[in-house]
Amino acid sequence: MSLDTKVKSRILICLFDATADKTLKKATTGTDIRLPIVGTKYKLFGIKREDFFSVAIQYVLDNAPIFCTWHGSTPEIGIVKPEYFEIVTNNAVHIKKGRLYKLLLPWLGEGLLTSTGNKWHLHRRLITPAFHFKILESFMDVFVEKTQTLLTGLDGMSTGEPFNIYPYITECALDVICETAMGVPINAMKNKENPYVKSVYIISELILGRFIKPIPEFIYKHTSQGRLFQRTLESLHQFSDKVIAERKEALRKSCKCVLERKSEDDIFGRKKRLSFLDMLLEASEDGKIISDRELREEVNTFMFAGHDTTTANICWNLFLLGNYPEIQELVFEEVHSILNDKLTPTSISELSEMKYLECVIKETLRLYPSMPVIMRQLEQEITLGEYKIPATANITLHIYALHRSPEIYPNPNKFDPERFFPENTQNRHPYAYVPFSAGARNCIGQKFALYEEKTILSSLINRYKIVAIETPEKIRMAADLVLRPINGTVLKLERRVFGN
Ligand code: HEM
Repeated sequence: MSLDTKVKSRILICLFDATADKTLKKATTGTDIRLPIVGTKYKLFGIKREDFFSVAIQYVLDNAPIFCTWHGSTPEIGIVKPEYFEIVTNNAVHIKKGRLYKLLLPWLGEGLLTSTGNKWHLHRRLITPAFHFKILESFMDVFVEKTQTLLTGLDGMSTGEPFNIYPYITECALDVICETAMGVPINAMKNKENPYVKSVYIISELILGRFIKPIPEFIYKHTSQGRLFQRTLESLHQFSDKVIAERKEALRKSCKCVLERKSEDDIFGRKKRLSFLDMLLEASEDGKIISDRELREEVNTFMFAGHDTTTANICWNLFLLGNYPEIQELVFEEVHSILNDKLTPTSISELSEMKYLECVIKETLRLYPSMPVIMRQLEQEITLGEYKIPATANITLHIYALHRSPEIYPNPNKFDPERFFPENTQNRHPYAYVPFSAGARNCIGQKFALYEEKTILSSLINRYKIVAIETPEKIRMAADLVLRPINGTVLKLERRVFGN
């Protein structure tokens, strides 16, 4: 049978036709029975939260590289193969996000992460310059200042006793993103009771709760959780609206200052650094191009996409380095030779010299990608291998499982930063490593994340010896909004003897 005939015979266009449906299931998921309303998702019912990720990932690995599950009557095609990732992500048509993102809509609205079509195209074009190298360079002093505050807090914990570092890194990442995205210092590290920070925690936790236990909206809004969600949402929106109004006013005044030939260095009472919001305000042309509501959506999107992902990755790095002391020593030697007796790096050129640390970060993102799964809603029929996938399907891109494919990464569970030495990456498929996704909808903040993470990690390694308590074999993970360790990142820190 020619491939073409095979494609036609397994035609997934007819997914709603019972015969073709059976063919698909046989070909892809064996004997899963599909029930009305729940589809095949009943297989996940009753699994405890702490076991959910490992059960789901085993299912994905067993059925790779392509399989079909059903969310109600909607087919969800799971893929775990670089060639399939390329077909889906390297296609300007398939930019619409899948069903998973719906729960984020009340908070993020149609910001860059969740929007589609013309709106996404316009906003991506307007926001891209805000991630220019020069702008990121101007954020370096924020990264350094927040890292120094973090170290001050951690010095008190470097007693050799185990503690969970996750909340410390979360607060630091929140401080970084608030100041760079909104231009507002919220001092999460110093003021643990900050209402905005608390609201971000609460809303993330509530959204997560709904990911795990889907409750229809008309019921949820009458529950105590639903009411808390609504109150928290209002307070987050009020905060963002207030910041936007204040920055607008400041921008208006600063224009006057420039007209009056006051120093540009003094804009907003500090050095020339502009936040993402300031840049968007300039691009918005007084609401003609971007409305206030859209500004809020983008600010909230940065807050969400820019702190949880980096926190998780920094903590996974610390966890792995704490498990592999010889790799940690190599990082320390590199960092120490670049910084000499300095506490933290202070320039992007120093960060760029940290080549081995970069391989460590990349390998950590391979093993523990902050977003282990992403989803697209197809806009047109596509062909993946021998299957035709109908335009009605959702595609689930299993980044975590892809990164652990033994045929791409021999001994895939081993932490080995050398996999990312230039000579070892040459023959790898370009879509075999996609922690930031790929194609037009890749992560706009990836360079920002790398600079922030290198600043924080190099400073921590420079100051402390890290010992992890849990091991990669035993650690339990949850793919909440991001992939995180269920019991936090429990470490021991010992101050290094030299300098500082
Ligand atoms: C280690 C850190 C990070 C990781 C692993 C990561 C990963 C990703 C991934 C996988 C996507 C694609 C999502 C999808 O297709 O549904 C994405 C999109 C996005 N990320 Fe990141 N991200 C990180 C840090 C950041 C930071 C620091 C920011 C902002 C400062 C950011 C802002 C965004 C935005 C706005 C999008 C949507 C882009 C678009 O659709 O045009 N991310 N990120």
